[in-house]
Amino acid sequence: MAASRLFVTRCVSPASRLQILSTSRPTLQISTQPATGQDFSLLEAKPFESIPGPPRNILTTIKSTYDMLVSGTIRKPWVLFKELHDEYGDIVYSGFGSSFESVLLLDPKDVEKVLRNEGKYPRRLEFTPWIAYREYRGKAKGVLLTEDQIWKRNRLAVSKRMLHPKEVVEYAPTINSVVTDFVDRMERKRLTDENCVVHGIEQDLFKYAMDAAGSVLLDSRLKLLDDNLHIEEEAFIESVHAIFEEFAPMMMIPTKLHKMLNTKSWKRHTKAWDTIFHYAKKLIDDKINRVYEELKDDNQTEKKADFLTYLVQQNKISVEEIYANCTELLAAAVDTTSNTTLWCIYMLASNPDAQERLHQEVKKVIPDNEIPMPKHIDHMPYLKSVVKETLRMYPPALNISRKLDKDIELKGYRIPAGMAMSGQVLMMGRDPRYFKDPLQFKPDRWLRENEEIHHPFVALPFGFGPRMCVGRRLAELEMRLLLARISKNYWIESLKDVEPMLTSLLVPDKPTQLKFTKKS
Ligand code: HEM
Repeated sequence: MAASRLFVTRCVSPASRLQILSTSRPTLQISTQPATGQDFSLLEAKPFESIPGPPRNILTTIKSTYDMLVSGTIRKPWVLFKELHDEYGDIVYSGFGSSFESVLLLDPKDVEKVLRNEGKYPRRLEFTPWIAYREYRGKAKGVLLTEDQIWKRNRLAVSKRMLHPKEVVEYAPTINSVVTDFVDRMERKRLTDENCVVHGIEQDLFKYAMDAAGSVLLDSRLKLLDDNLHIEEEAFIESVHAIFEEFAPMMMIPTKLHKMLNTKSWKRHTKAWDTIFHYAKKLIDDKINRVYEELKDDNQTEKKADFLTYLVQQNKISVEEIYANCTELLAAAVDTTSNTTLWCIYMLASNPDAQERLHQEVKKVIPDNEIPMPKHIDHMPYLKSVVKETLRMYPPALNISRKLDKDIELKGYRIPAGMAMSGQVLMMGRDPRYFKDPLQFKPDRWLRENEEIHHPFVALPFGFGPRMCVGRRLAELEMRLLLARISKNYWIESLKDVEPMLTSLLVPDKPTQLKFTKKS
């Protein structure tokens, strides 16, 4: 199966790979004070410089950056991560490129320790290229890119309507209307192909995720899944791909240099963000005008404010921040949810037993004449496990990073405040020490009655704590409603294997060929 090949791909020999990994000396000052007065493990910890890892010097950093960009390893970095952890263990210092200086963590206990010490205002490794764009165009930042108290203010403003389970289930009827459009389009396409393959399902899933997010965030059904041309929306989707594709290469070389030299990546990334902001502004302005019209209308019946109206009424963030947040949420919603849904469909197609089991659950819980709703999904543990298992094998974000404001001890080493630490989400998910048969798709492993025990920090596809993905509940609802509907009506087969590839998110390396047969 495709997944089983993930860790055996080798672009270059192990020996040359290790040369590539030589990195520069960290520039951070090591504090001599432990974070808490009585933290003896920290007092006794070995210095940061002794953390295992490839040699650290500037020449080898330059060489490793160059090799990564040229050899294509940047699209399959797990090959490198595996070799690093095999060679140096569960904690490794790595310094790919200028911005990737980080301590890689493969032990969930260490990940837990970091996340439990993240404090009130958790910080990630900065998304420097995206921040540079905002500064370049003088635009505000939203919850994705802000820090400290400003982040908290933005986060509080957006999270109530996004994360509270009771609030999110109210979006189900709207999302279901997008599911109907998706399935109708799939059926039209399926019937026109002699093998019942739905070509371009990837693009349709992007449209699904965008339409669903647009209807929730901006109260606008974009109707992207009809047969009309949607030039502006397609440009938006292309631009979202572009910002993710350019992200990793831009993190390898200082963004300032990209900007100064006006590199191809800088130009593409800037143009893409311009398109994203321009389109989102149009939608937001349209909605804000409607809000004002409604406020003027005395005959309006009392109805619950939608997400954007709620943001405006709350008055906790500025208008510029409303634009920034809605744009970030819309951009963050498209590729993450659509790719995960695609991997779910692909894994079901490649694992008929799991697919049949899901179908049985759907049949048992959802009456013939009803469409899947949250009340059904509450009784569908297998469906939830299918999504969870897919995210174990194909998490869109390969790792979650944190920078702490105090020193911390991990595995007997002192990590200075401000140093990025990355919990290796993908690598932990595929480590045989933490998961039995890790390369097999086994949704059962997540069921309560199963005896397989997992460390609570070994699978964090949405991150953790106060900085966890703010779109998590919405994404889960979108994926579950669509998968339940497909499983109710179709049997899926995959006619072509695909492999994962990194564009900043984990995506298939080529178009899928998925055959859908209608169930009688
Ligand atoms: C399968 C779908 C998705 C996955 C796997 C995912 C994953 C993640 C991860 C790993 C983070 C970092 C969390 C951390 O550092 O602890 C994150 C942050 C974020 N996500 Fe998602 N995401 C998904 C869908 C969405 C959707 C649908 C939206 C918007 C509606 C969204 C908006 C955001 C935002 C705004 C942040 C930054 C939150 C903050 O910094 O406070 N995501 N996501």
